[in-house]
Amino acid sequence: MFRKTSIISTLGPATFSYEAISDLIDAGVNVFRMNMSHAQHDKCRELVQWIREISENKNKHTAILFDLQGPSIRTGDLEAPYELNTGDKFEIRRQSADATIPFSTTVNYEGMMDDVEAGATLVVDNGTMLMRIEEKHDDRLICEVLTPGSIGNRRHINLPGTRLNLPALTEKDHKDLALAVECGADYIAGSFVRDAAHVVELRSEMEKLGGSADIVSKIEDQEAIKNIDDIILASDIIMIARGDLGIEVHVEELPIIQRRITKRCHALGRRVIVATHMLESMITNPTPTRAEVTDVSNAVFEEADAIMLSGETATGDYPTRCVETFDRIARRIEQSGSIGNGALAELETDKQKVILAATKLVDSLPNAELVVFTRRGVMAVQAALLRPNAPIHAFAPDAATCRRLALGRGIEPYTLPFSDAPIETINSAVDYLKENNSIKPGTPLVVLSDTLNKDKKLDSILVIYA
Ligand SMILES: Nc1ncnc2c1ncn2[C@@H]1O[C@H](COP(=O)(O)OP(=O)(O)OP(=O)(O)O)[C@@H](O)[C@H]1O
Ligand SMILES: CC(=O)C(=O)O
Repeated sequence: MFRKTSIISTLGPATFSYEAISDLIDAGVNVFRMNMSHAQHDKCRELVQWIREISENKNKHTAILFDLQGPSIRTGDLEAPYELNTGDKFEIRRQSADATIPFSTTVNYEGMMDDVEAGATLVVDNGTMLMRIEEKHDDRLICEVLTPGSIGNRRHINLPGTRLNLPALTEKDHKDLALAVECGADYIAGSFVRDAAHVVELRSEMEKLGGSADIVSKIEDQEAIKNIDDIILASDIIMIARGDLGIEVHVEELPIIQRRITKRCHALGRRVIVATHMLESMITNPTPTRAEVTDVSNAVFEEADAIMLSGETATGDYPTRCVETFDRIARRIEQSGSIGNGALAELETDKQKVILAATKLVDSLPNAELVVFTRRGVMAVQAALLRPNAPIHAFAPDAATCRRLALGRGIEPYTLPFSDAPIETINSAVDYLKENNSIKPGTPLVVLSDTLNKDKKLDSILVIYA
């Protein structure tokens, strides 16, 4: 049986090769993430071409997620990292200003000096260093280092509780969005999404450029949590981006927030990704800590659609082992049962209720599997959101739809041309599954389809035996 939980892997210098990408796909990656805070455009074009080519050769539907930087503050590039000690002075300056002290870097947000106050605490690099703003000038801030650490290129700065006056989509985001559309991105993620309007703006800008990717909203601060239902409803997928979220809220709130957001996504019918620090120690170690294994297990038990690797595969020493570790944990936990959030789904339409009936039927027949025919992917996603125990084999006429199903719990997507005679399509699908050893002959199959009548779509449920 295939693994239900999808695996997302961030590409970075550790995995910028044809072989590395091929190994990651073999190990089980379903979606590759380009982190636009770091990625160069030409590099992205090359990687996308490699991913498409390798996936086609392997007959896999590996998808691509472009993660926009969003309204976040990053330090500039340095010739070499600074090693900072407690009490050192650190300068953060506008691009146009010259350094006035030895430890100095530029910042990507010119308005930062206007938004902050002296005395405020800066959290640098996902919480690894703390600094206090001592002096505020028009073009620079002088900070005192409160905890020692190393600071490299494009480190992220958080100002917990400070409302930044950055727009939802920055100039850089617009350029990166155009690249994502040019590359045929399957998913586009907005960072620091604060409200539904942000999601609507991102989707409409993407559509103006001709894109049709699924929109992922990254939940990273308190304002997003306040507006969570509206954001979920405006999005296709939610990412619980625990790196920033864990700084913007008290860290002990994080597991509660994760559970709450996962439940709301299940109730409102949207997919959900749990991200960041899942196997952090494997950046330098070949095995995970017991706590990390438990964290990954928890996300799988909570029925996340996908779990994500960031630094582990972007800069880590053991990228493929990390994916193998995710794969092993996910498969084991999926066998042992899960939270049962499918029951929370709030269903409104007749179509949703037909899908519910199919998921209940398939789980009531011993060893049965679900086969879904879906043109745009909606039917398969809705079936997955009801979290049946049975695997979902989803057939779609085009590869782009299949890639948008790469991120959905329990879905295995396949391309298949749909014939005018629906029964022929069903027979071809069953033959394909048998030929590929995806199902055993005789397996009961619950077939969910809306293709039964050419002129008029009828939602139907059939039971057949492979
Ligand atoms: N495309 C890339 N090119 C160069 N370096 C990269 C690239 N992607 C990631 N990295 C490096 O890998 C590190 C870890 O990747 P990750 O996606 O977790 O970024 P992050 O900056 O730590 O976090 P985030 O952007 O999610 O807040 C980055 O800090 C960066 O140094
Ligand atoms: C993924 C990400 O951006 C975060 O966890 O903050």
